[in-house]
Amino acid sequence: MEDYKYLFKVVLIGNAGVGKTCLVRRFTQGIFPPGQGATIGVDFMIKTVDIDGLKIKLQIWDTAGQERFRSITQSYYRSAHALILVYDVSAQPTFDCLPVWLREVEEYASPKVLRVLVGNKVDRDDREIPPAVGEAFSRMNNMYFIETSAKDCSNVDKLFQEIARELIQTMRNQRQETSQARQPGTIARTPIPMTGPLVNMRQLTLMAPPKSPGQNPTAASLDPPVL
Ligand SMILES: Nc1nc2c(ncn2[C@@H]2O[C@H](COP(=O)(O)OP(=O)(O)OP(=O)(O)O)[C@@H](O)[C@H]2O)c(=O)[nH]1
Repeated sequence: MEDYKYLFKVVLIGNAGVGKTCLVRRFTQGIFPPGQGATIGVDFMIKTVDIDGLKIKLQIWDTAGQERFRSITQSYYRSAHALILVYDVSAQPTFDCLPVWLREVEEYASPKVLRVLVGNKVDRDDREIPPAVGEAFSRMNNMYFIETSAKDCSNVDKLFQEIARELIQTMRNQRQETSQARQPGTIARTPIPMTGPLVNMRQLTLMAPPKSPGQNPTAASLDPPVL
């Protein structure tokens, strides 16, 4: 049996053609596939990563961006620990659709899911969405934010590793809360189910995240992407 400490489910969503499949394949297989065809329905890949000596298995679900698959793909939101919402920094319409995607997330995903906004294709020289615009959107919607390129590898490993790191931290916080609730003299609270999504959302910005007392250091450890 494969040895791992945690298994986390990560689901990628976003318009057709923004590069979801390429991000997954870059991360899991280290390639940028030539002539990548559109995803039909849902596909998934697995990669085990080492985070500070812990083996973490990431089950990564790549969903089709095309509207006609929407009812299939929505059914995968519910069990996600993290949702990655991808747009293409060189295609304004993919950014304009983000509110529609977020409404779906509100409707179908757990309110505790870790939500990450990704601006992909930063290698292109015809950018239409400045980093600050993506960042402002993520701030307004309480999401992490990072820019990537599946083509030249920028920030791809970092995206998935930091998601794993954040999910581990949330798992630890959850365990701590549960054990504190069991201490004599404390009021027991209903524990959050271990199988469900686990994360309180925090903000990652392109700039250094604001430091406030008690802020989780793992959130701050996501450095700004190099643009
Ligand atoms: N320049 C550049 N092109 C990219 C990048 N990522 C993906 N592409 C290209 O964008 C196109 C679409 O990529 P996919 O990964 O299939 O997009 P998708 O979001 O999975 O699309 P659907 O499966 O239809 O939802 C392909 O032609 C890729 O080669 C990137 O980082 N940079």
